[in-house]
Amino acid sequence: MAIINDTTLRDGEQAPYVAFNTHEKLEIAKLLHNCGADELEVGIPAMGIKEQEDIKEILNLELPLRVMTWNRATLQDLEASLSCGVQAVDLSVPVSQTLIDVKFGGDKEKLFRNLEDVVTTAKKEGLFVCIGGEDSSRGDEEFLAEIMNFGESLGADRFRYCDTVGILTPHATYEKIDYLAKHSSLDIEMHMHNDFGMATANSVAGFEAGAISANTTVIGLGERAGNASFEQVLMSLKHQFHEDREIDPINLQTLVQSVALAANRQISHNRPIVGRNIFSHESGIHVSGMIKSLNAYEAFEPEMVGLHRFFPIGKHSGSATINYHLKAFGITPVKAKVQGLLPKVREIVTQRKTVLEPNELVELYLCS
Ligand SMILES: CC(=O)SCCNC(=O)CCNC(=O)[C@H](O)C(C)(C)COP(=O)(O)OP(=O)(O)OC[C@H]1O[C@@H](n2cnc3c(N)ncnc32)[C@H](O)[C@@H]1OP(=O)(O)O
Ligand SMILES: O=C(O)CCC(=O)C(=O)O
Repeated sequence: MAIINDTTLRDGEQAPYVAFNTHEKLEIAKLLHNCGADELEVGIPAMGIKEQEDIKEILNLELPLRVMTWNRATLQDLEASLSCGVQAVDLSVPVSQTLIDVKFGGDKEKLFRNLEDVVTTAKKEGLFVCIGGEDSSRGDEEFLAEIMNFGESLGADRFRYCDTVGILTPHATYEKIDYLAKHSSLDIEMHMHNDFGMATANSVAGFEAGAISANTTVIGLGERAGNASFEQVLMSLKHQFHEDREIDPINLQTLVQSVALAANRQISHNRPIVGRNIFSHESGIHVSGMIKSLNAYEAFEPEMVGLHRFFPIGKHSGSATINYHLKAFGITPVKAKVQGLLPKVREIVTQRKTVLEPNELVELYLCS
């Protein structure tokens, strides 16, 4: 089974204009556990006392999963994490020339020295260590493999491959992860950003190429356009990779709504997995098919994610939709009358830009 390491409480909260309070963080952590997250990245202890107190409260929940903190690869940041009592850390280093220049004045040796110091210390403390390869996708693969092998020799447990500025395509992701998986035996975690809308697809491509884990955030919250979405990766693992995962639809809806509320974000109606209209079939041909077989135009059932199916009466409806709604009112539709109704429905809906309610349809039918 792949590992979902959810970072809603770290990278998710880094989304612009988002700030969670302690109560919200605790609720989100519990709901993520209920919804099947395997690991949680819950914050950045270097941010100070309040962040550290929140992390301790999350640890006090004693959720049966790995709780991790994010750190720059410095002893100071690691010290802050140790003071929280976490058992797992992500220790981040810039790995592209661009960010090595920005952060270390171009000094690659500093990267190796920092890693040696922090990984060795963290392992002495008995921690699970993930090396965060910031900006991996703009880094050179041979250099990345060298860092991974160096990290592994120090006892690191995982390497986080970061598409920090979200530039990869799924095919490029596959090729890069495939290369690294063949040149290092360190486990790989995907950390994909959504600047071109490919974060989830790239995470999935990473799994296909041999990554064992992916960072996610609920509703794809995160820096700029966000991260791979928790609910999309979760459903992909269950339905596309056929993993044996229990998904509780009520908890999933509660999680998504809670994060949206805490982040002050709207969930778009067509958002994959959780958008309220993703099971609303308006096109006549689709409804005609759905009435014959519920498999016709759905990838999975709405109940699996706590949503409902609708056949709205709109501009693209056909007679199957009209018949469906009239029958629900006990009316036996007359074919010619229904055909005559369709242009009227289109005209009304186009003019007022709202679909017809079933009772409005009945009234129109009876008056026609
Ligand atoms: C790609 C990512 O998402 S990385 C995670 C980014 N997340 C955040 O920044 C959110 C939380 N951040 C914060 O609260 C603050 O930035 C803090 C507490 C971490 C640091 O605050 P400050 O000490 O005031 O530093 P400031 O934010 O201005 O700059 C960051 C410093 O860290 C350095 N740095 C950045 N990454 C690394 C790294 N991986 N290893 C070592 N140093 C690093 C920068 O070069 C800069 O150093 P400088 O001050 O010598 O120029
Ligand atoms: O280095 C890491 O662990 C993750 C950093 C990050 O959030 C990113 O590169 O987008």
